[in-house]
Amino acid sequence: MGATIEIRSLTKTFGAGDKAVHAFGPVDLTVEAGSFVSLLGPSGCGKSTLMLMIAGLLEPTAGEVCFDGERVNRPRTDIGIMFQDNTLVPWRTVAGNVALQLEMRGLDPKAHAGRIAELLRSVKLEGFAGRHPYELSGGMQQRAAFCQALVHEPETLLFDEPLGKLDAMTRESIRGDLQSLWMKSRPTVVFVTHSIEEAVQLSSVVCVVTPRPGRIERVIEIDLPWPRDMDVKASPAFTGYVHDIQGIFRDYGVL
Ligand SMILES: Nc1ncnc2c1ncn2[C@@H]1O[C@H](COP(=O)(O)OP(=O)(O)OP(=O)(O)O)[C@@H](O)[C@H]1O
Repeated sequence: MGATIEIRSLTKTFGAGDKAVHAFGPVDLTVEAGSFVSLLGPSGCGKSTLMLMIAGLLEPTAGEVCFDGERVNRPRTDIGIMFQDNTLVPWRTVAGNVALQLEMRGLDPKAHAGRIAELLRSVKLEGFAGRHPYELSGGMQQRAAFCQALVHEPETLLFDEPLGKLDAMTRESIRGDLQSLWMKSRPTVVFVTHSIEEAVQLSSVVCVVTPRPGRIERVIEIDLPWPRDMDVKASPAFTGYVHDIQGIFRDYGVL
């Protein structure tokens, strides 16, 4: 089970004086251990800024983030991160890229070869372990990045639009992988997306972020059965959530 993440009065302003951009906050939010929380908001509302602050990669202007009560004040290496643009290096094979995440943390990839193979198998890349990123499609590259984010068995995962650039079919298939993984080991997941349907399908909680400066105005618990398969997605309750959230964005003037 993952960590509880507490976000308190968190605010970020870039620059100062006339050029200051108030990007985000103030925001208070508790992400319960083992929950899957999506941040849904219009472009530029500060979602990526929030993710960087949670990861300890960007210093807040005010407020704080705590993992199980411990304040974040440096980059956290115990979490898994995945962005829209993957971080695969071109000179390493797929398996080598996944292993790199272990090496960077001082772990011996040989001791974890079984886990690397199992992860690649789980996303149907077992035949591509020895290939280089340029030999893979965009979807396959994101699947490899997914393995990178998971290989050190992080209990907390931060996903910033990881499926944003993928075609609809690949996206649906990786959503399934992500959901199975979450159901199996219950990490704490914070997931940024622009897709209302994706947020409702994957999340225990959807946070609606206002246009910049982003504030979390609505925290919606998604009370639908797991797994959220095609039948659940076709249910009136699922459609009801999507419709209600669309209404919120229409009121913001962004839909
Ligand atoms: N390093 C920076 N310096 C100055 N301004 C920045 C910086 N990073 C982000 N911003 C500004 O902060 C605001 C929020 O940006 P952010 O990338 O967090 O939004 P977002 O919600 O993730 O957007 P998108 O959904 O389009 O990815 C934007 O107005 C952006 O221009």
